[in-house]
Amino acid sequence: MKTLLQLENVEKYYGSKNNVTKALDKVSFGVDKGEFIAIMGASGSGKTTLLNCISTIDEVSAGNIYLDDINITDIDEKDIAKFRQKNLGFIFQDFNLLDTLTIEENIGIVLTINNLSPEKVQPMVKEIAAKLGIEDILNKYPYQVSGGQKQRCACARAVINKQSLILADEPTGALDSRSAQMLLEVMEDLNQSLEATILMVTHDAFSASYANRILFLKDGKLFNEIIRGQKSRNQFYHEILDVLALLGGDVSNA
Ligand SMILES: Nc1ncnc2c1ncn2[C@@H]1O[C@H](COP(=O)(O)OP(=O)(O)OP(=O)(O)O)[C@@H](O)[C@H]1O
Repeated sequence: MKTLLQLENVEKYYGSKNNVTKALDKVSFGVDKGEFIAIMGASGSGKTTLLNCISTIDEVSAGNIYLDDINITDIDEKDIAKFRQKNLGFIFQDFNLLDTLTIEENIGIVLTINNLSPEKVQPMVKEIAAKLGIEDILNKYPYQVSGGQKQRCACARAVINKQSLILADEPTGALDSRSAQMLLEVMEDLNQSLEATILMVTHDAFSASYANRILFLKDGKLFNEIIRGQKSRNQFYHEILDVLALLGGDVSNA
């Protein structure tokens, strides 16, 4: 499998000389195209910092991050927004849909802001909406649809431009357990049927059990890695709980 994302000795420091926090400490790992990876670790272990560095929202202090062989730590400030739109899809906890746009417009926004004509955008939106079972609500506004439908809209938006990497930060954090399971099933489907590569930060062992591989961070360092392989999701879930027990800290076992 081709390596899509490669981190080499990534370091991130916050603060200045007398008050430095080392949020990431020589973190190195690779992600193959088509993998579904979860990042776990206690509060303050560096998960969000890692995601922010990969998503170019934050700059690394040292080290390199390659996406499809492009060193994203070298991208010029003026080209960053374009890079994100083209290559990265985001699924946030609160979905970040724009209230004044319809579901159809929300899904197609990345294409529209890149000046793709409505004639081209519409069939692309319809295709992904049909795949996610939300083709009936395309003319509605976010306030007119259910939480589950909003999730699907956010997922559709994250993959419509065939973005090479989907980044999800605690996507199930604000959901009840039924909605969380539905979202995870959609993400699993995007991973399996569209071969979307997903990197998801989560506190939650149940959510993480949907991934193929889990990286555990402790104090900004990679602590451990486990692979699902042929294990059932339930077996994997229990393996995750074992690692979390070893890790200690305040990682939730919800
Ligand atoms: N902007 C910042 N300025 C200073 N320190 C920061 C900043 N952002 C994060 N940190 C520190 O960096 C470390 C890693 O934080 P980070 O938010 O990445 O952890 P996390 O694993 O995502 O935590 P949580 O699960 O609570 O969201 C922590 O010690 C945190 O206090």
